[in-house]
Amino acid sequence: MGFRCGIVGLPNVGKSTLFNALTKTAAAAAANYPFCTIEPNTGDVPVPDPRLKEIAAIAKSANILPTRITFVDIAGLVRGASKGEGLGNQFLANIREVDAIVHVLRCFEDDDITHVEGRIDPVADADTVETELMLSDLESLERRVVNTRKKATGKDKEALAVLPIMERALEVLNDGKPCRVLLGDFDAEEKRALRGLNLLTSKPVLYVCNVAEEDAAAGNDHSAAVAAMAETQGASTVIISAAIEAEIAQLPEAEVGEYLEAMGLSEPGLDRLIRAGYELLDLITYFTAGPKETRAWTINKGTKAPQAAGVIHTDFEKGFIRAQTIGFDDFVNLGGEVGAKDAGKSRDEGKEYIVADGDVMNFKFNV
Ligand SMILES: Nc1ncnc2c1ncn2[C@@H]1O[C@H](COP(=O)(O)OP(=O)(O)OP(=O)(O)O)[C@@H](O)[C@H]1O
Ligand SMILES: [Mg+2]
Repeated sequence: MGFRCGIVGLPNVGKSTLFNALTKTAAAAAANYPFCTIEPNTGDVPVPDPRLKEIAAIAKSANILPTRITFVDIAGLVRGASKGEGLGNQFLANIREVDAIVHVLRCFEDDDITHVEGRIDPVADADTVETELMLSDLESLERRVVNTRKKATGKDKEALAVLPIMERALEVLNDGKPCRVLLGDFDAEEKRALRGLNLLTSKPVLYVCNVAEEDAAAGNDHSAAVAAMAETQGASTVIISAAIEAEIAQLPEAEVGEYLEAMGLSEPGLDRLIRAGYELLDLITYFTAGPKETRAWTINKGTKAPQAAGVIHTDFEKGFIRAQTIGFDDFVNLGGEVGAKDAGKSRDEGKEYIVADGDVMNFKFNV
């Protein structure tokens, strides 16, 4: 499967710089000219999770394996993209293929770096990009709804089910709003139907304020304006300096701590970004732990034990019997599996158990 965050934004705002730092490769060319990126670049990024070390120390594991999410570096989007301007439609198609959007906004002043609109105004930039996504959704929906209405008149079951969702989405878009505003009102079934329409503006979004090095710790007026805008949408914001992250990516591990301290940072901005992306995708982590390895596994929130086991191996799901489960805090506070068992904190969970974030699990199955 794989969970994918697409890095989106206007040209030359720092998307590839950020992506390169994320993947610690120079594979995606970062350069000071618009449209430097044409093909989307994809990178699997380990999700930093301090709990792994704690569990591994107790379980005396030889190895630690973090879970991963995928970031996709998408080319810059400009005004008119929905009408094929710039490298328009191709990029919209790339965005269609991701599960969530990381929207990078230029919040740094630098006369040497070209801004396609010739001024620094991240809130207006966000609006430019969002407008193109809304126009693209509107166009695609208006095209599809004609057929769906026809089918619904003919009492086609599928069409009857999806038509009200389409009409609501059209209403919202015509009102100048992204489809994600509907998610708050929709029940699980309706949300699934909306996702099924694969619209660009129904994908969850996270704003990244790319600030100058000196603003990385506290942000600036631009990032404050973005945060205020994001709040009205119920979206989160991460303040990051892609320039700093690019430098950290080049440093030997031993020097990172000192560099961060000099910059007034307690951890790399990327770690915050990756975690925020993980949350945006509505993902949680469970762990397996043994002498060989402590490993993190990714599941969607609400996943039941057999399906969670299926992430490790399909046999685990098919032959699922039960899951010996210890909460993370119990595992750590009681000194691991044996201590947790003695304290009665090791639970035998069955097929209906909904896995909680941080569960340390041991699946019993037969094949
Ligand atoms: N926080 C920052 N401070 C100063 N310069 C930055 C910062 N972030 C990025 N830059 C510079 O901005 C320029 C554009 O960066 P980058 O190539 O990553 O943009 P992009 O969004 O990927 O552009 P495109 O859409 O054209 O692919 C580069 O010269 C990069 O070094
Ligand atoms: Mg780029």
